[in-house]
Amino acid sequence: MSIHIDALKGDIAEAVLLPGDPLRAQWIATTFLENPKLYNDVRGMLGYTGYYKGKRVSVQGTGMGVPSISIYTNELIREFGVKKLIRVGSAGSYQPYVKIRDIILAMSASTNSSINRFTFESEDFAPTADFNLFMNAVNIAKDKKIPIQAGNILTSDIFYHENPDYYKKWAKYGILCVEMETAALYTIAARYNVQALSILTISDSLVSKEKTTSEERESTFKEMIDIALELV
Ligand SMILES: O=P(O)(O)O[C@H]1O[C@H](CO)[C@@H](O)[C@H]1O
Ligand SMILES: O=c1cc[nH]c(=O)[nH]1
Repeated sequence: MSIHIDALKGDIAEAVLLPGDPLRAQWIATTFLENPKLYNDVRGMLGYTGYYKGKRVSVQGTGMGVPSISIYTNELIREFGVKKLIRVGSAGSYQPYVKIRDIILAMSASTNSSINRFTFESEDFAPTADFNLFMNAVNIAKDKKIPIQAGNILTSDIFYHENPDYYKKWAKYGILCVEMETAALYTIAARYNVQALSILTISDSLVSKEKTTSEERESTFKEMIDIALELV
């Protein structure tokens, strides 16, 4: 057991899907996994282990933001031996050609979070997806005929920015979308030499101001989860 995960060593699979929302973890486990077993409900941050096509897989809610996902990924890797971490999250579009419901593979994550400034002082670390996970995800999406886009994203510490044009400086440099965890996930995975990839579904657009309904989110999340589970 670790501070935030009330499980025994062995309760958690080597591959873990990581949604921000713990109820999405419950939905994934009960909808897609065979024989799902709840292993954690500390702070309501639900974690389940079950089977997908005969392979053991876990799904753990991470909460929102860099500090929260950093706690769960540190504990999953260091205390439970997790080797493959696949975030399945929502994101806001920064580009006119990135539409709501689109699926994005985050090749890298720029950030306005200061986490890496503490570690690297005034130097910059580039948080990057695992190449093999990334390539496998591209091929799985192709086989399933699920359209994807891939590129650099922004991991932001701020959801409600005071300046509505804040996104434009990032958009100018090709950033596809914004979410709140991937830079930390990729950095921690690099530190412990394990694999990580973020797969994101666009839930709203900072450009067009459109938003998905919760029903639409569920149906498009299904495609993202299909890709993530095949990666296991
Ligand atoms: O849908 P999830 O995985 O929570 O991801 C996105 O949604 C939350 C903000 O609403 C942040 O956690 C952001 O990264
Ligand atoms: O962090 C996020 C997630 C979804 N949509 C946003 O605008 N921001």
